[in-house]
Amino acid sequence: MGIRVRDLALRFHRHVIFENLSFDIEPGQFVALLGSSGVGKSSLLKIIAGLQSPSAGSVTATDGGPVPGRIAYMGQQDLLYPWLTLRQNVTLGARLRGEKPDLDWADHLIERVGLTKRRDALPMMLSGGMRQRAAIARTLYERKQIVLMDEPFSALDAITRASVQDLAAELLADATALLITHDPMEACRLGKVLLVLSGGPAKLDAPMVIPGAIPRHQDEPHVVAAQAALLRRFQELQS
Ligand SMILES: Nc1ncnc2c1ncn2[C@@H]1O[C@H](COP(=O)(O)OP(=O)(O)OP(=O)(O)O)[C@@H](O)[C@H]1O
Repeated sequence: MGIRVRDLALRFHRHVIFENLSFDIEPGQFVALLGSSGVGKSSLLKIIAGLQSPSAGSVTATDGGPVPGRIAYMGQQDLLYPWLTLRQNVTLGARLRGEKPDLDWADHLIERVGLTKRRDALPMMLSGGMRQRAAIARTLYERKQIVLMDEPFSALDAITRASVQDLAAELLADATALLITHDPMEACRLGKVLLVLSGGPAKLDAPMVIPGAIPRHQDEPHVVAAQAALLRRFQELQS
């Protein structure tokens, strides 16, 4: 199941963040969304998630169904419940739905994000990067067809970041994923398609398609070339 965005607009009084924004995300595609701070990326993601209303336009699934309810969303704030342990936070969705949590799956994910020793810790006992990894595990726990993530790896050190990126690429291989990032390398390692949002009102560049299976190695020629193209584009936008 993919996502179809049509003629989306977001305005705050006379401040137009974007308008006439239309694009498709194909089923099973991993898309990275980039753009300068304040351009409207998080707002766009929240609108797609159904957490914010657009001023105009529509978001539908390519199978004609609604998007909300079929997505996992990870915002910039980890939103871990302070009174629940890490493991209880990872399985929160199941608890909220009144289902029995799949503890084997939760423990597997907690192990893959390197937090087994912290499984029973409360969020206040975790570092910022650990909390972010817990939020990633909670997002992946859901096994949804559409996954929306807003800078999910921003608080991680380089080595942890690469390993959690690989985990996300592996577990989201069949999902439709939209990931906001400020990191060109991350976008080029994970994105099948890169979307750059720029300007005010913001517009999308023509999508940049990167060949090759993900996660790509940072030394792959496609990655190096795409990263250079992105940096050139960002320099253009600054000048
Ligand atoms: N409730 C609001 N009222 C007025 N303006 C708002 C409101 N919410 C967001 N904005 C404005 O909308 C614009 C887009 O914000 P958004 O958070 O989507 O940007 P972003 O590209 O995700 O930024 P960043 O990369 O820094 O997270 C910003 O200029 C912001 O000030």
